[in-house]
Amino acid sequence: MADWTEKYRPTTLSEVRGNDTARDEFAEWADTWDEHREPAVLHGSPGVGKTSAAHALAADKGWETVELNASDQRTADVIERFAGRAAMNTTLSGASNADSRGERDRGRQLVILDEADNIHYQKDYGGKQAVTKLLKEANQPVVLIANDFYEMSRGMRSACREIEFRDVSARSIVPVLRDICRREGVEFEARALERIAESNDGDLRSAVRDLQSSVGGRASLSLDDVTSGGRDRTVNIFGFLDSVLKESDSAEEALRTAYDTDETPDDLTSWVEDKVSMVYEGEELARAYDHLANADRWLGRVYATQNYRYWRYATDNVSAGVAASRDRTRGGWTRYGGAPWRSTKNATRDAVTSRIAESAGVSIATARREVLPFLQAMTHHCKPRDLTVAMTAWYDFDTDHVAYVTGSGESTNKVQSIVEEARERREELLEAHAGDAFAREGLAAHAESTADTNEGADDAGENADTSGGTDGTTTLDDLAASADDEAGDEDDTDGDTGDGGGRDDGQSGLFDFT
Ligand SMILES: Nc1ncnc2c1ncn2[C@@H]1O[C@H](COP(=O)(O)OP(=O)(O)OP(=O)(O)O)[C@@H](O)[C@H]1O
Repeated sequence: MADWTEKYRPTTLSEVRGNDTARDEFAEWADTWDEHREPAVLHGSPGVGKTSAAHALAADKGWETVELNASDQRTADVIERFAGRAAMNTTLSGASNADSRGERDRGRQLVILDEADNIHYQKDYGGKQAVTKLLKEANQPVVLIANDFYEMSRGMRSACREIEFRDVSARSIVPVLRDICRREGVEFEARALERIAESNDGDLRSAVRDLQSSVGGRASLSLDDVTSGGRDRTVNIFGFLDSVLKESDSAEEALRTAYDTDETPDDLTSWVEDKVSMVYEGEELARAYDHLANADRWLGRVYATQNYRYWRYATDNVSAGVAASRDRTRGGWTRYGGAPWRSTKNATRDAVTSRIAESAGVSIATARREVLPFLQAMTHHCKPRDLTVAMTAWYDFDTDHVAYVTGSGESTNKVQSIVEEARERREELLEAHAGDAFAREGLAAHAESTADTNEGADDAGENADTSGGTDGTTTLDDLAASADDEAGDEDDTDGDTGDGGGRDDGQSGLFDFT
């Protein structure tokens, strides 16, 4: 059974419901684009049709689309590439734009930049500058999509034509649900559709999801199916996390809570994956990750086969499986932070992931999904301490970053002393690797400015390289080895003397920790 939100995604602007004014403004923007050449920003709550409108408009106009996700890409490079191509007036298939007015729309590209409200956190990658350049120079229509207009930089806001998508009212949701039922051949009680529309007031996507789960593969839908068989949507995501990670007395209870949330199994998996290490420890964490890996496999099967029945196995794993991995119930309040994919809600995590990404040479998304969880598991509550110091020094983390990764309190002496020790370690290593490169200006001043600009240990290595041909690249090995030395270990720390020999000329990876 296909996902109805995808199956019934509007394919033409006229099918975008409940936002007639925004829709007309958007169409007018596109029709007159050649005269004004402004980018547009579509902003509004999740699930109100912004992304659908952008694609539908492109389809109506016969334009190709180029979609970029601002929070997931090495934005500067990617945007540069697309902006450059757009500026050359070439299409994805390489054909030139036709000059004559009638032919003009053929070969045009609509550049869709999703999550535009996340861009300004990517300062390290020059993402913001790249976007501003794109907005000013692109010779093709550009549409930015954002949930929160005011999270975008002022420069970006003023460069764009603003088009606001409002929450879709229950009154506008009902006809969409009715259409879907008709196309699916599902008999329905009008009251059932109204109930779904009311309980999802504002969010058309979640109404469509609710409809699909209430119908549950049957040929008819009654009010009873919605109120009893269907989800009552009383559980928000934090209630679900509390139930699974802390409170439920049985796997079955956790599973029931999963059915009562308004999230897909993909989203539930992302949430649990992101938050589990804030609550679980040791063996229970390892068991939970096994279930998350299973959930991920089932999600993979859903996408490979388009068989949405597999969703339920993902849900079993992420709720009942993770809950059953727990040794005990827990009380108290947990600061879970924001959604895993909406990094605007967590500036600390953005800073942490962008430092990891920069240092490891990977994308923000990889840093977030594949590196951060390991760091969190390995340095949980700052144990082992040496490793936590080494990590802090390597990524040049501040106290809030260490507290975020380890789950320890930011103001605790433990975290503060780790950050201090890491700072000393960085300075020692910078000195050891720099040779006399900074003799003129004074090493301390350089070390401070390096730390200030968040350039990371790589830069110290590069500077040392240019100074005298020594390979002074600092690796996590050095940092960890130094930490070991301090703890009384006599191991040789080859490579941190700046004498050009040794093993530290490669990129370091996670294995350097061990
Ligand atoms: N106005 C609408 N008219 C018709 N269908 C809609 C509308 N809004 C949302 N939908 C349904 O919800 C799904 C998701 O909508 P879409 O991705 O366009 O929302 P969005 O506003 O871009 O959300 P987000 O900010 O989370 O990306 C669509 O595929 C469609 O099934």
